[in-house]
Amino acid sequence: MQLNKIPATVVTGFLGSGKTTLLAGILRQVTGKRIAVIMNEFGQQDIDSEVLRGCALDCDDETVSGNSESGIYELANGCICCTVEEEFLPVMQELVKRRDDIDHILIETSGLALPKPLVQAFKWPEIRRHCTVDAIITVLDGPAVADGRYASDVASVEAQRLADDSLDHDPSLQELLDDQLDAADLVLVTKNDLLNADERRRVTEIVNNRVPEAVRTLFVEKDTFSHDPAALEALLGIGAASEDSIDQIHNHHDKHHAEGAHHDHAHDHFDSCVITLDEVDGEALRASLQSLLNEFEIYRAKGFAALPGKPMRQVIQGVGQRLDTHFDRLWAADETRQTRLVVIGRSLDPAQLTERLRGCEIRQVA
Ligand SMILES: Nc1nc2c(ncn2[C@@H]2O[C@H](COP(=O)(O)OP(=O)(O)OP(=O)(O)O)[C@@H](O)[C@H]2O)c(=O)[nH]1
Repeated sequence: MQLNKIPATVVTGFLGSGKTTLLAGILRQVTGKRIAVIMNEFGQQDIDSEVLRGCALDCDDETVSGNSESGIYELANGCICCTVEEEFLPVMQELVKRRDDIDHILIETSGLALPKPLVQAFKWPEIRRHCTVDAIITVLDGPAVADGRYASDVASVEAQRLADDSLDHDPSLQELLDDQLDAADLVLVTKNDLLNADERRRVTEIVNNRVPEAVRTLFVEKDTFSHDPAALEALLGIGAASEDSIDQIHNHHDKHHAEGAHHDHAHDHFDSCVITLDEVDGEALRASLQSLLNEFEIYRAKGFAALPGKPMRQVIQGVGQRLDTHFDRLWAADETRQTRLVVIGRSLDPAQLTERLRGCEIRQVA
């Protein structure tokens, strides 16, 4: 740990891998630390920070430190790696000013962000003087990796292209995974509860092929850290000073630039849309969403549903073809009871998706 510098933990990982769940777990479990949280989403709506705010209400008052009511700063205007100067820097300047009130900074990047440009910002003198990157934690969705959804177990994309021209997964996703893993000081494989021993072995092999031996890999699930406070303490005290070594990481994105190729990174190939509906029939919404997840190239669907007669808000979480729902909090008296979903994927037609989901709305009888 670098004395007198505020440690910042950067949490990166693909869409739906479990970054917000990890942050929520940390905020719930940590005691005696005042934490400022910076969140960045790819979609135009801050679903994650709203989910986290629900959790922050449960946290010790002293844990989440910020100027906003909840202490959570949102960077919503695009992927953090492309808006470092306009979005990230001003928030960091504010946090530096408030440094006497902050013990740790947690940063969740969007699922499509490259961590490198963000970590490089910690080399700028005004940030470097007061903050250091404690660690880059790369979160991997265990079942998705075991399924080979983003990458196979061949280490290099090039070797794989030679071996198999008929890739059934997308090379830009594999490059994103490589770039997020290349930067990792620690790899957390999430959703361990959904993995069997064979799948765990497969994921270990894939990760070991990509990260140096010094980088530890831990398999975790939602409540791992609540059973193990020492592990949580260790998670926030890695002391890697990642900004010192980040320039040495040469990722796919840099390579394409060096080759002079006009190559944008993964988020340029993704669409996101927001769908707003009235109150909906919960079962109908679930069935319609599930069929959309099966039919379209949707990587992520998330948001909130308003169900008639239910005083609580329902959280909708779709990752790949998996759909989960739960109720998180009461609708506030001054809040419009509305259903709001963000969908992220490729070649999406928002009008078509909205039309399909409109059928789930409960028509108000005048
Ligand atoms: N079964 C299981 N589900 C998990 C676990 N961790 C996360 N999830 C679920 O995975 C879904 C996505 O989790 P999030 O934490 O929102 O993922 P994220 O990486 O923040 O997602 P984006 O910010 O949209 O990229 C949610 O439904 C979580 O409840 C886990 O350990 N086990």
